[in-house]
Amino acid sequence: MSDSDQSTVVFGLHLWELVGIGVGAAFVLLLVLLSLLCLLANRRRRRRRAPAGPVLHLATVAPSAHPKNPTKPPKDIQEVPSRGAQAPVGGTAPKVPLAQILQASPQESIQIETGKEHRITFPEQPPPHHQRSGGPSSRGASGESRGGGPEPGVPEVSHLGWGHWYTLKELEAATAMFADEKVIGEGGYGIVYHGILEDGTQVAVKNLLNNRGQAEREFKVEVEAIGRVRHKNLVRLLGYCAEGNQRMLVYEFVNNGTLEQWIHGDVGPVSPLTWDIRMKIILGSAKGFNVFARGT
Ligand SMILES: Nc1ncnc2c1ncn2[C@@H]1O[C@H](COP(=O)(O)OP(=O)(O)OP(=O)(O)O)[C@@H](O)[C@H]1O
Repeated sequence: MSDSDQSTVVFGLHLWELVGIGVGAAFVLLLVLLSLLCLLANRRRRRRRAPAGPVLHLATVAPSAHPKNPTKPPKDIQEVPSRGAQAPVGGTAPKVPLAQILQASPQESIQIETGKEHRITFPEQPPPHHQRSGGPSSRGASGESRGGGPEPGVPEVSHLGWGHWYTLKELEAATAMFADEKVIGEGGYGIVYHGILEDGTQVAVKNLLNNRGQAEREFKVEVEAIGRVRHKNLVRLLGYCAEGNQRMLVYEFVNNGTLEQWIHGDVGPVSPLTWDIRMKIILGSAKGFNVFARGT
């Protein structure tokens, strides 16, 4: 009889049986440890990803969460700190440099590399009201400056200081106090109002909803990304309003109807959209998305 066949003192088991049980137990322990490690790593990764993730444009909000009255700010938008703010002329709240707003909650900030080459932007077409009027709004955001115009058709980008600061008062006046009759649409992130600025410029004012900090994120995404892109296929973001809890985006007003109306709307018995035109729309949209995705 060999040594391994002899029973040991432990439970009267053979040595080889004890070794087998030991190896098996060690293996199970190893598996448990590995799965615990994986679980921890996953959790850490998820926690790291969550705050910086860009906002998906698929979010839906219950109608009750749509505050049409901007004078009653939703609760969970962070107040813009007013450190170093200048008192606006005709405005209702101190102005804060845009970059400061964008950095107000660092854990949520979305960093987009602008690089060294980027320029301050200027309108290709007649300058918008704030550069003509010289009124209160012309003192808008920090970083706004003048210079050589862009080459036609070439998208341009700006520093984060880009943007024209509209006061809440200006936007209230433009939209008849955000009247229901001025509502032109509603997206996942806010209600869009038609507005006419003091100088007659038509604008679309998006009053961002505040749904668990969504307004803050949407504001950052739009101002940092869309605000610095110019392309004929992208609606232009003219500026923004950030007073207290309010976050609004001001776009050029586009009066061509929506693509959905053109494709599915009542356009008569024969659609004016030939396949040739449809192809051009598809290509134009793709080019716009491409510019937006590249951010250049
Ligand atoms: N610049 C604009 N000029 C004219 N109408 C606009 C303008 N911007 C938005 N609208 C109208 O407001 C509606 C809502 O726009 P909004 O950008 O909030 O949402 P969306 O693009 O439809 O979707 P999402 O919620 O994903 O952003 C649009 O469908 C359009 O009818």
